[in-house]
Amino acid sequence: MYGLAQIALALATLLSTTAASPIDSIGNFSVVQKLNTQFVRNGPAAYARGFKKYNKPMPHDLAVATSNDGSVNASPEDAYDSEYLCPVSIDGQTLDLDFDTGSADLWVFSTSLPSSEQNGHTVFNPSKSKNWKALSGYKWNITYGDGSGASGTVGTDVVTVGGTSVSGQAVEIATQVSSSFVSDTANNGLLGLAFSSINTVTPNAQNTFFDTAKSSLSSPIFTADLKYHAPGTYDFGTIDSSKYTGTITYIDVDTDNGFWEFTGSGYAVGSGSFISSSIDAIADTGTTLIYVPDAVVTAYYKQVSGASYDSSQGGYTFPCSATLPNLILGIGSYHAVVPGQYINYTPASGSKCFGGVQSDSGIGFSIYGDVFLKSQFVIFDGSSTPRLGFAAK
Ligand SMILES: Cc1noc(C)c1CN(C)Cc1cc2n(n1)CCN(c1cc(N)ncn1)C2
Repeated sequence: MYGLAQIALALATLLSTTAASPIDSIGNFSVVQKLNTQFVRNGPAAYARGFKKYNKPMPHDLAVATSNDGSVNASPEDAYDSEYLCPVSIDGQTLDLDFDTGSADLWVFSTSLPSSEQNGHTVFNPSKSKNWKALSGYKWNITYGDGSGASGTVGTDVVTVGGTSVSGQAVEIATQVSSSFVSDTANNGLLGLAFSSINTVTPNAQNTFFDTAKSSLSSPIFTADLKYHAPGTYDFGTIDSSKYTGTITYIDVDTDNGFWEFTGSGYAVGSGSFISSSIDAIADTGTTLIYVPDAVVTAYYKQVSGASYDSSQGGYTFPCSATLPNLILGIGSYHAVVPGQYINYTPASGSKCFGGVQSDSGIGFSIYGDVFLKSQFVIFDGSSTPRLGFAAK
């Protein structure tokens, strides 16, 4: 067993024999730093580490720059905002798709369609994709509320939306589409953002793009900032506080039917009194108009001179010269205002125009579609307790 003196002597001997040792006789030492030339400097990442270290929410743009968070433009397909289309890249092939919070299938026009049905469309060619993996025996078949639909086969690939990229995403290849999709040449498919429980792929349902991306996002949310007759955005992973005013009102979502379904608290027309009424509704970016109970529709068009239900048009029309009142829809205690101007959807016949508010009769629930959503900043919160957030803008 060595005594302390022997150890100290041995250490001193060792140290004194090491040429130019940085350790002096009493054990002080200094370390010469060596630059890690392998480290690629990344300012945003360094900046972000400061927020992450102290668990502070980082600025929206920094979050987008340093994570899988993303933002993509949503452009009106026509002069009436019939649908909003967003560029989506599938292994480098970019197609404009309709983002639809009312369905859960990501499907695309493809080279597997009859060539006549491909005319005018941008189609996805899986044989040109190096990351394409076919799912043998998998099929899909979807029918939408307006009777349109499509069907086909399935594979997986790398899918990128703005700055959000995922691998192994189910991409549904159309081998058949209904005529309304063939003629809608700006629309090359849909990207479903409802809950994956209503995905139509058999034998095993597939995840939506959002469900695939969720774990890689700063927060498990996406937002919709659709606009009246102008491009808006969908953001994934962060809430951009520059896109809304005032406070966000959150409301619980019932996911049993696979939709972003909630209970509205009532309505008012123009400067009229607010009528409290529970309205079972879904937030649906894939539906163009607002479909609400007859009581709401009647109350609304009663305030529009010359308005009437026109069976030849299948809905309420009014003189295009009419000044339309705002429609207020209650979300909890928040009164969401839909400007009257948004409710003049499109010319119908002669000098009559077709209303953006119509009856939900026969649907089974109300649909707060694009005419409503474009008046709000909407947060689709996919956390363990899903909820919707609404704010004015
Ligand atoms: C043209 C045109 N412009 O705007 C649209 C829409 C079209 C129709 N277009 C010809 C074809 C078409 C049909 C549908 N879409 N696109 C979108 C998905 N559809 C939904 C989604 C949903 N959540 N709920 C009900 N239907 C039906």
